[in-house]
Amino acid sequence: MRSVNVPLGNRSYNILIDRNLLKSLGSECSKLGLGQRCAIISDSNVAPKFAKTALASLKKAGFDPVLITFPAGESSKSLKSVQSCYDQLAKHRLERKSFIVALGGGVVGDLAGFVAATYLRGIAFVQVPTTLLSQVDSSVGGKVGVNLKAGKNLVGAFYQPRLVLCDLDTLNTLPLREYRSGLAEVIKYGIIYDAPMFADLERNMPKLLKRDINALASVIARSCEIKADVVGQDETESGLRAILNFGHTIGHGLEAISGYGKYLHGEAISIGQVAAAELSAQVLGLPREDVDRIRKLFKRSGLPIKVKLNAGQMKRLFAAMMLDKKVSSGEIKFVLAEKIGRVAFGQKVSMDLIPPVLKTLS
Ligand SMILES: NC(=O)c1ccc[n+]([C@@H]2O[C@H](COP(=O)([O-])OP(=O)(O)OC[C@H]3O[C@@H](n4cnc5c(N)ncnc54)[C@H](O)[C@@H]3O)[C@@H](O)[C@H]2O)c1
Ligand SMILES: O=C(O)C(=O)C[C@@H](O)[C@H](O)[C@H](O)COP(=O)(O)O
Ligand SMILES: [Zn+2]
Repeated sequence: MRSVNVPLGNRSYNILIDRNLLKSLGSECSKLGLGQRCAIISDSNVAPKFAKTALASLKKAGFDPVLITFPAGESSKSLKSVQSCYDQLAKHRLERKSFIVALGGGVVGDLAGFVAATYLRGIAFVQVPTTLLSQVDSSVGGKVGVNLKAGKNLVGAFYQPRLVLCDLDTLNTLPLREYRSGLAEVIKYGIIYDAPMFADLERNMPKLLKRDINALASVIARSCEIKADVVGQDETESGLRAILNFGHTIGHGLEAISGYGKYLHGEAISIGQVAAAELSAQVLGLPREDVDRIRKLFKRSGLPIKVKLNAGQMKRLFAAMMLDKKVSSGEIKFVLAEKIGRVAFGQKVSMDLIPPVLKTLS
């Protein structure tokens, strides 16, 4: 078993990474000093696959779990779903010492985490991520929340889980498109923090695409180490944490203007990161060779790197980008790369540069 600690003083927690871990959910939760009553929050794809094992494990360890599900998909990451979860938690009489288990991908984790952060003014929660994206990124670091029509993640909180349990075996049933989506966040870590990791990904992409278990375990652990290191230094994004947002200003904008239906998160930020790389070349002199390596790695992962927007869509994209949380005094602050492995945050960029940059992706 691999274990990564997220260092946040008395709110520190571990990320456990191994095969066949779901069976240990109950025994791991027993170590946390939580109440007996708990709710698994999951979605309509994940619950039929994994809820039975999770419920049995919790019961065996003496917990009293109930299961709450909602329809799978990004459109469920909404205030409407939050309300429905609150109603069901009240119906099942969860108490202050009760806890929530988020069983699923990033949509489940972000939504269930927000519900945990706010129900009874906050009850404990445990993340059990079942997608690659959620194992390498969304289950770690405590950003929880939901979307508004106007923009991604506009309502939320910073609220840390008590434990993250990544069962590698759950990834076996993940559809290929979803798996690739997770690779976009993995590649991000190489670009923002770890040039040798980026080079390893270039070498090992064929193995990763075959879901080779050793390659996967290493990549998940390294991604979690990087995220834990960044979050440990800047939990609430007063500065450094913004680097985790590389490629997200344009990526989130694309998700919002397409009504959260066209692109998966990883697909949108694949395009966003290629655009950010092109922008970095112009603003920070990111070497052309690095831009090309970035483009090529996303492409080899099977992720989209092209986008074509008409004038109306470009206008809507700009409006969505202005709702980015990195906007300050009406100006978007970008995360840009100086070279692979090193980025700078808080970069002012003239909006005039965006349409020509997106043109290079058409
Ligand atoms: N909080 C954060 O720090 C953070 C970081 C990155 C992304 N996010 C958010 O995460 C969300 C994307 O997460 P995601 O990519 O996990 O999407 P998701 O939760 O929608 O899961 C993807 C799809 O796979 C299904 N699924 C999940 N696990 C499965 C499994 N093991 N087998 C078969 N099917 C399975 C789901 O039902 C869903 O249909 C976005 O909303 C994004 O904004 C949050
Ligand atoms: O954890 C972070 O910080 C991130 O930015 C991780 C991102 O991959 C993730 O998509 C996050 O949800 C974006 O947050 P937001 O603050 O830009 O909404
Ligand atoms: Zn992301």
